[in-house]
Amino acid sequence: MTAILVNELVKRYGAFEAVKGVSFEVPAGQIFALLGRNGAGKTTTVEVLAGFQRPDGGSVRVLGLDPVADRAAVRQRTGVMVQEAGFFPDLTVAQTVDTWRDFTSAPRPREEALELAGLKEKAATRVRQLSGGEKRRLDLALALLGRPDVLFLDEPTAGMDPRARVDTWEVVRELARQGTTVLLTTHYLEEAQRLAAAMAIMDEGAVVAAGGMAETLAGLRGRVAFRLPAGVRPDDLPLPVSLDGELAVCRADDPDLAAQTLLTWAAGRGLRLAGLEVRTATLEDLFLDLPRSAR
Ligand SMILES: Nc1ncnc2c1ncn2[C@@H]1O[C@H](COP(=O)(O)OP(=O)(O)OP(=O)(O)O)[C@@H](O)[C@H]1O
Repeated sequence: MTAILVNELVKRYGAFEAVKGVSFEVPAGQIFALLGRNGAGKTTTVEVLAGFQRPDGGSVRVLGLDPVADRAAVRQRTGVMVQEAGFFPDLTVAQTVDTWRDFTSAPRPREEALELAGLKEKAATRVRQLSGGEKRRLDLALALLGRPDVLFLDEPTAGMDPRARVDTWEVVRELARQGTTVLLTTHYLEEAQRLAAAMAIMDEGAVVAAGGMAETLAGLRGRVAFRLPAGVRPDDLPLPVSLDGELAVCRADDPDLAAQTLLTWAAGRGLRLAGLEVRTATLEDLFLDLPRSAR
């Protein structure tokens, strides 16, 4: 079943077209990442899906429903973690969760929501005293309260330390295992790669690349990087490289083979390839393959 359907979505702010005919689908239970640089239109797309904004063209469906026309039904079955949620700074974390529970039908127990979001120790802390990352955890706890079928996470781990980020990934994975559909936006490519089964990259309001994560990565070239030995010019090397500062970078379908070729060449000349790094493709490479304007 398709949980989220975006079909030729257009959204304008005045004369400015922030989303220009975007389409993608997310099957139920999948984690889907929406990527792209600042201003690409990710948040706007999420806001339309969450029913906060009305489309100017095309259509969206969440669980088969129209988020504007069927607002109440969609709200009941979705959780939204937006950027900069408004909290009351003088309430404690526990009071904030309790306040939201009052507006949520069949909410999770407070302790469960705090436990899931890793905020149990902070229950008695006032919101104003939370760190940026802890506020994001509180956002997550609130988004989870109603046991949503669909969860929209807009930059869920922004400002979190690495430990909190990994913990949050585990929460999101567990929710997906339980059948929750998750649409997340993120600037952390590693986060998208580790979490999402599929993704779309947006730029200037349009989708510039999309697909299943595993298939996309499998189709990308890997990377061999090393410091160019003194006196060696890129043209001297047996494989084409580009320069990234003092690093020579070779992109190859089979990076192990490319590394072997380069090492054999270097050994034959008594040279060392210092700092040699060989790795299979990551999402970062997909971004590097995009036109420069879209990275
Ligand atoms: N309320 C608004 N009024 C006018 N323009 C807006 C409004 N909200 C967003 N925009 C513009 O629409 C474009 C898309 O913004 P959006 O927030 O959707 O991008 P984004 O991909 O989420 O970016 P970021 O990664 O910075 O969060 C931007 O150029 C932004 O300036």
